[in-house]
Amino acid sequence: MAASPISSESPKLEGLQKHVAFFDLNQDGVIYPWETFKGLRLIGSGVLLSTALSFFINVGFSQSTRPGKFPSLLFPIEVKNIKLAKHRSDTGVYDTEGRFVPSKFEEIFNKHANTHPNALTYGELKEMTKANREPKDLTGWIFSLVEWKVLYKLAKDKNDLVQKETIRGVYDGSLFEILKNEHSAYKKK
Ligand code: HEM
Ligand SMILES: [Ca+2]
Repeated sequence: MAASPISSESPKLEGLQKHVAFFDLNQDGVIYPWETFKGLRLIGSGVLLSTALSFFINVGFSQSTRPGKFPSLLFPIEVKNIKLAKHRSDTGVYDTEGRFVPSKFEEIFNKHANTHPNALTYGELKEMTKANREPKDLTGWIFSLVEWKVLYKLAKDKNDLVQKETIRGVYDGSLFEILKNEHSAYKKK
């Protein structure tokens, strides 16, 4: 039987692997910077932001996902090892094994959704990243800030809120398929 392809729908993938599977465009288990770039373009990110992010993500995460391997200037990210790219100053919704932790997900809204119970405003998102900031962790905090700011830019609703269901879709990877479909429908108009 042929090996089953890696995709965000595969039940065998843990949460964080599902988060990144969308960007492995040819589904060979490795994400190169040009795949990150193309994936970002597909979900509606502009050329400049996609260029900056693909550099930032692949340079930042490549080596930690390739333990024991010689660094590669092609900056590949290995999907199966993505949990090793976890940084500090995050929400803790992915545990150290990259699994989704429902109670931590709920905690985001219990602690920070002060204006709407099921959504976050820009100010609340910023406040959350500040609250999650750990001492002496500039790098992790910057990664978190960028993750949440980009999410806001690409996925806020018409009232400038990031809905709880949108955030759930970040963690299980389904948001990227939705954004891709929305973006291709928008382009056809
Ligand atoms: C538009 C695209 C993307 C957005 C909006 C995004 C956003 C996010 C958000 C909001 C989190 C949760 C952070 C937290 O729980 O505090 C996250 C986690 C993460 N993302 Fe992304 N992401 C994107 C693409 C990618 C790509 C392409 C990769 C790598 C190939 C990646 C790797 C990670 C990793 C490793 C984490 C875990 C961080 C941790 O828990 O320490 N993301 N991302
Ligand atoms: Ca690939």
